[in-house]
Amino acid sequence: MANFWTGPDKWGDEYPVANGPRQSPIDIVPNEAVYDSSLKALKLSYDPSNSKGILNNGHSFQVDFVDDTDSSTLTGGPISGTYRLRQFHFHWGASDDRGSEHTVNGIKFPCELHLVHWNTKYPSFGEAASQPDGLAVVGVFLKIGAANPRIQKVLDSFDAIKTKGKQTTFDNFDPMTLLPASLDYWTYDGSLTTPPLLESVTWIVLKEPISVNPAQMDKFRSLLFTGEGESPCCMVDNYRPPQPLKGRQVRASFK
Ligand SMILES: NS(=O)(=O)/N=C1/NCCS1
Ligand SMILES: [Zn+2]
Repeated sequence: MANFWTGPDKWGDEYPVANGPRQSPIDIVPNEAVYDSSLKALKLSYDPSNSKGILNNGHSFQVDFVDDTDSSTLTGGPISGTYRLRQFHFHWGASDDRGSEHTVNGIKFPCELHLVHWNTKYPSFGEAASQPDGLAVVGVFLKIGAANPRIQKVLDSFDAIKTKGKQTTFDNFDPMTLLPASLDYWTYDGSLTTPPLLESVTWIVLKEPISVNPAQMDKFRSLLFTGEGESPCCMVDNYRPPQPLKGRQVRASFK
């Protein structure tokens, strides 16, 4: 069965919002971003004991978190109130020349991490996902460089979740360890980058990438879109390309 990544151009047939006014990702042009001195510093406070499991969902893999209390939250930055961490996942390419969803001056990174948070002014993630201020996703670029020991625990779980639908426990992981030294960011109003493409995301894209080495990047490509017993299809190129800005402003938290 062709995975849904074979057709981002066709998503508009089933999800008309695909051609909406605040779609993601976008190409970030730093020289056109507006420095906003009123933007606060990001405050990320995660409890490692909230990590639950890791799942191959057939289009990426995600690490899910317990989100029934305010023990793993995002506050500050461009948002008001408290957003709870729900999950994190990645997007990557078949080769190192592509894979990220956001681009910078048209440059693609080999991979992009998304930390997904939902606004606790709403009763649940599902309800928040349908609201214009419902979600906040922190995006982190991955570049090829030195090996990253902090991502290794994620990669080491891949043998247990190779095929679609497989999951395994993933205890005591602190996603803070995946973040770069600087929390400088760009921010804009956007959407989910996967169907249903809901226009409910405040995007917070960090300027500084983290690194992985080539062998670690290749490990991502060892996952499969397909389920056990199906003819195998490597999980690669699971990224949506940049979408029209449609007049939106991108703000920068830094000069
Ligand atoms: N890539 S993304 O983070 O915009 N997409 C998502 N779909 C469901 C939760 S997050
Ligand atoms: Zn994503």
